[in-house]
Amino acid sequence: QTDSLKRSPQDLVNALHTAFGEHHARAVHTKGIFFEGTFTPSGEAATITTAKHLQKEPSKIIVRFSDFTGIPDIPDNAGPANPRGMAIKFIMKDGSTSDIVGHSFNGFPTANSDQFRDLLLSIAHSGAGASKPTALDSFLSTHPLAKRFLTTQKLPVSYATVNYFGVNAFKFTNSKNSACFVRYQFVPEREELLTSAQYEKEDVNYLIDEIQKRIASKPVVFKMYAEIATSDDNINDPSIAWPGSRRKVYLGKLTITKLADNSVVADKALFFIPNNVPAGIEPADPMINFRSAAYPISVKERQQ
Ligand code: HEM
Repeated sequence: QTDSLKRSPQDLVNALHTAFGEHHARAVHTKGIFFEGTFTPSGEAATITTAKHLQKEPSKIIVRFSDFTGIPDIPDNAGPANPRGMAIKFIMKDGSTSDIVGHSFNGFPTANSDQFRDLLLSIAHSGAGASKPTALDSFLSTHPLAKRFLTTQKLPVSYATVNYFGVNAFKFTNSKNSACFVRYQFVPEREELLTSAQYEKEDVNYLIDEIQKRIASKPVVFKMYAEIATSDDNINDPSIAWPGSRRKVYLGKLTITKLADNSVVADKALFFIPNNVPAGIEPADPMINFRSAAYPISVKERQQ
């Protein structure tokens, strides 16, 4: 599938800028806030992977929550601020790291990066004043899953009260050399959502403010699962969610305990790369390596 793709990671970063502006910050999921905590493995992951951070020893974690789009001051209560992002860096005892970059929707708007570029450019050409039907209207009329992505997002009470999904499939291998394909899921203690009317009345920084208050009084906890594919599931197309009935292996618990140093310098330096994984885990969906070539371009730009 990747061989037939025409657009490069640089083309995708450029398309993000065309849609959201160029500002030498993250090209997308620009507005965000990060925290520190601990990941405690459940012990069950050893049945499906040898990945060292998922065995017995706890890891330190850095977790960055964010709003969608590359607009640095997007109101938290704007429609396009969905889905929310959750990026996690596991820092193991030996100093090695592994990253997961997920969001609050079970799926991606498009099957591959070329189509994602088309979507971004159609957004760019459909701003105020564009004549109807806009480029975005036309794109959505031929891409029903992108339409569902843009129109059926959950409106969270808090970054801590919504489910997050890894979306792209990884291959897990255990000590017996037996392999399976998985997608990550992160389940909050309680899902709490707003109605559209409540959402519109929220403050422009309601999520950023709420999560800081919440974590100052008590840790935020998510359970992390691996959703296991069957032979019926498409490993290479992140726009198609796997059926909810798939087996889920409980990998462990994220306990987010305190605000990190969110200085401009620390935010510039912090980044997550989707294919930063230890032995026992490999990228399966080709979008993972594509993303992992695009993210460093944006990281480099924000150092300038
Ligand atoms: C072809 C597909 C994709 C492209 C080209 C792309 C591109 C990017 C780029 C350039 C960044 C900025 C990285 C940085 O500056 O540190 C980014 C960040 C991000 N992306 Fe993607 N992305 C893609 C798919 C996805 C998918 C499938 C998800 C969710 C599962 C996702 C969620 C995020 C999140 C949450 C961030 C913010 C990470 C942070 O907090 O530092 N992206 N993406």
